[in-house]
Amino acid sequence: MSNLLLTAAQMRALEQAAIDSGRVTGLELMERAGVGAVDAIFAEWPEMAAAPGRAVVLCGPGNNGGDGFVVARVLAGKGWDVEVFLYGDAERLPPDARVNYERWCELGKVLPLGDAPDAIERFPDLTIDAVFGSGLSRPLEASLFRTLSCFSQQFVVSLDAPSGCDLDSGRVLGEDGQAFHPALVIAFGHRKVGHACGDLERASKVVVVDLQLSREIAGRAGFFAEREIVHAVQVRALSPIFSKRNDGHKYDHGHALILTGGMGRTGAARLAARAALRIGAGLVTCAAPGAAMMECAAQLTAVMLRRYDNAEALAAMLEDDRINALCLGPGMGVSARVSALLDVALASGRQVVLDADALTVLAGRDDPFSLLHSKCVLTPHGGEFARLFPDIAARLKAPAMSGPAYSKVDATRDAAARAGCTVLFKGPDTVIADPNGKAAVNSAAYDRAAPWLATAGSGDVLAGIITGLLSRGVPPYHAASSAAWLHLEAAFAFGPGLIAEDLPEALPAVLRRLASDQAAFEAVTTSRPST
Ligand SMILES: NC(=O)C1=CN([C@@H]2O[C@H](COP(=O)(O)OP(=O)(O)OC[C@H]3O[C@@H](n4cnc5c(N)ncnc54)[C@H](OP(=O)(O)O)[C@@H]3O)[C@@H](O)[C@H]2O)[C@@H](O)CC1
Ligand SMILES: Nc1ncnc2c1ncn2[C@@H]1O[C@H](COP(=O)(O)OP(=O)(O)O)[C@@H](O)[C@H]1O
Ligand SMILES: [K+]
Repeated sequence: MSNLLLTAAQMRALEQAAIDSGRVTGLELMERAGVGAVDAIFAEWPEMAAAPGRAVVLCGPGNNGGDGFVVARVLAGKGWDVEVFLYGDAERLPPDARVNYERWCELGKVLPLGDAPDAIERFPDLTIDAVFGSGLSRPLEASLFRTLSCFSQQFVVSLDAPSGCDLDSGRVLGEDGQAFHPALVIAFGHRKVGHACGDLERASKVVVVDLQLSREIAGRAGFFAEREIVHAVQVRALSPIFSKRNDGHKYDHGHALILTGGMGRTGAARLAARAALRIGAGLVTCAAPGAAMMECAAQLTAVMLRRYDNAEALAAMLEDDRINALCLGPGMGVSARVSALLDVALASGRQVVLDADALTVLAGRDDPFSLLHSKCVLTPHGGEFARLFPDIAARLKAPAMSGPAYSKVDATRDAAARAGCTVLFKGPDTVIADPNGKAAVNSAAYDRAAPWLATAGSGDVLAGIITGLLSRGVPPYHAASSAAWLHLEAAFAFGPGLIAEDLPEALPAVLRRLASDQAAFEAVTTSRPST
């Protein structure tokens, strides 16, 4: 499956390109969507394929409604008892939807959507939400929302989007943004940005129906400008991150320096250091103030330890140019001393990860971004993001009243452009962006949900993984996005009950699996005859 996440406009452009090429008509695409949706439903619930039941199909005034009429016809053809309801006026349906409306009318009735709640008394086995998809332009009318909500205890399948949810942002349009939660969302052609981030109910699942448009992308290099593309993060087995040269020396894999807080506050930095080492940094040093040296010494083995008491000591340490990546923030506290350390770290021109307290210190400055440069990575959670970028956070938090709505991807892109460096905005939907608009989402939702990652210290581990990758020479945007993926995979490798200490220890299993995927890939490519 492609790891592109499209906007609604990009999806329309792809569909239009396919139609303009003459290879397919809009009507054929709608047929593929409807037939594919029924296949996807039966794949999800095989018992439905085995025994036809009762279905309610709720259709809207656009092409999403057209898909609904196709689904109704296909289900009826398989022996289902289908009731169809329409929101709006059949006379005003767009042409392809109108054709499918008429085809359905040869098989059954179409009643106004307001009558749909009565159908619940006939106990439908399946409800299809085909009211709005990518064309949602404004909030749902309250009565429409109430009607849809009546079905929320049933098996509801939403075509393309849960109606009311904006596919560019994953946000529910409206003042209160009340969501309606289907059991399954069937995305047509590609996952959209809104399937990976925003308010989408994490318990539902998204599956993709292939509309066979990949040739439209493959055949047109540069179909979308690079800065407009959003990817779902997917670390490939073949990434150079995961191998070390046979003849390499530890210094060939970089030296990461992690600054700790004072006595009793060194745990966060030690977690980050352990993660940096596990991800393959050749050397990792924790630098601690004098009062915290004993505490660190009692805890650290493979991670080295140096003392620093002030910004001058850090500057002296950085005369060693083998130290090529720094991490500041975890457990450091918010003080003038930390601010001075920040200045030294940023002035050194080294790769720097700024997390936690370092972000808060930065946010307190009159000009937070003046010293940042392209080798920096900022890793804010929601609170830190709002302190650093208050106007952007306010825009993201304000109710979304029209589509396409401002998304977490837009917000992270704007933040990265302002900061002039890579920004990783944490959460169940972690978004990574660079100053040129490159963006990716690492979504911990649906089959990748990992709520046990919301545990104290897991963000420190993430900062450590990024620092380790930077020290190994991975560029900032790729280090941040790969780290987000690895962090989540480590959570899966450990499973429930996870605490932050487990994450670095779970990384070897993730790397082993990637290495075996790589071996499998190489076996396939070397045995494939060249053409
Ligand atoms: N293109 C293709 O070839 C293919 C497309 N496919 C399918 O088409 C879907 C996109 O279709 P679409 O563009 O017609 O948009 P859709 O979501 O049906 O709604 C638009 C209508 O709703 C109206 N409306 C909007 N918000 C409203 C509100 N709150 N309350 C009331 N009305 C509201 C809006 O009115 P307007 O904003 O213009 O006033 C307009 O009339 C896509 O998701 C996929 O399912 C697949 O079949 C594959 C092939
Ligand atoms: N519900 C969730 N599902 C998946 N990941 C989550 C969830 N909540 C938080 N995370 C991830 O857990 C980490 C928490 O980091 P952070 O908020 O900085 O916590 P801490 O400072 O305690 O380490 C981030 O990587 C974030 O993306
Ligand atoms: K829908």
